[in-house]
Amino acid sequence: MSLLVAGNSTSLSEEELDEYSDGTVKLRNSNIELMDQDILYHLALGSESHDLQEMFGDVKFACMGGTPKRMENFAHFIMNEIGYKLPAGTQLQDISAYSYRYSMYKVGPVLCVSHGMGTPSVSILMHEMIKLMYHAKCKDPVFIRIGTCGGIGVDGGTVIITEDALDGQLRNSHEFTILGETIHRPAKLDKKLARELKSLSSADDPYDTIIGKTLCTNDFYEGQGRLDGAFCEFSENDKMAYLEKLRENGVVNIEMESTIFAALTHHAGIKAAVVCVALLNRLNGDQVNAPKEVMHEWQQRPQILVSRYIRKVLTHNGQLKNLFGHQGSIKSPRRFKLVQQESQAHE
Ligand SMILES: O=P(O)(O)O[C@@H]1C[C@H](O)[C@@H](CO)O1
Ligand SMILES: O=c1cc[nH]c(=O)[nH]1
Repeated sequence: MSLLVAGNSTSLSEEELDEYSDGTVKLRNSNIELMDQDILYHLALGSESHDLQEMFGDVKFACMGGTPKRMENFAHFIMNEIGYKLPAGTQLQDISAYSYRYSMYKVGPVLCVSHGMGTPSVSILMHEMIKLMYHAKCKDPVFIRIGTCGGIGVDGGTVIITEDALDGQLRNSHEFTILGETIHRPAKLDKKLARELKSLSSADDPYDTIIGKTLCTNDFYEGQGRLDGAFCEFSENDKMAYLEKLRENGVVNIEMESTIFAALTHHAGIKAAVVCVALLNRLNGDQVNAPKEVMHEWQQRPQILVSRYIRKVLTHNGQLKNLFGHQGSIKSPRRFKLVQQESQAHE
């Protein structure tokens, strides 16, 4: 359930809990209701120009990841996984194409959206995605980031589910500067959802899926202790000591979006998870140098896990059958490859 109220109040009375128990996303910003229209500029959508409830009211899962291509691939993959059929003669369209910022694909109850790199890009998207959920009156939407990362002591190809998102100073919060003031919001993800995702990994998967802490940085190079940026004013020993310190604190991966993603979803009362694949083990180096095809296959791994979760929820709700007329079948990673090839052949 989403526990959100207009204005700034954070604690809910019994009556408010009843009032808000319908699962729809409420905004903590009373200004929005007073506006004639709300333009979701970076999504190329608006509350007056589009019937957002009609277009998005059935959304249950908003899956986000860095690149437009990854999210387009995921849209094709999940379409097959849930047996969703597009109307005859139609194909998936990038709903936000004319924003020239983010890409968005809708496959029944699943939205697949690119978020770009780093906090500012994700922050803008999250504001507009949360408002989209509100305008569309979506019930209990779940947000999942499907990303890539650097591993700490784990092999490339390992799938990592974030337990806690930590900032550069190992705080489980995200720092905002608002009107010149610094505030922190807890970077909390849904622990139950993380465990559920972990339970959907299979002993037959030819790779490990683990849960651990994720460090979120504002930079890929110096910010992640790399020696190979345009600048580097620390030694290899300093770098290794830092990575070891991270490891001692339970950090298993480093990426650039988890704290803002966790902080804004938590502030909005939206259940969220972060699932990334490691592209390298940072204890062994800095360069991302795995072959392209290998990295392509690795990036499918978080998508496979998330698709198992989506299928499980839809099956549990009886929605796979009701929405799409048949149950579909659980596909293996091999099948995923074929689906990807089919979708690429259509590009
Ligand atoms: O979702 P992606 O793969 O974009 O996440 C990580 C963090 C940065 O955005 C980017 C750096 O290569 O990859
Ligand atoms: O090392 C890495 C790899 C992917 N993404 C990151 O942020 N860091």
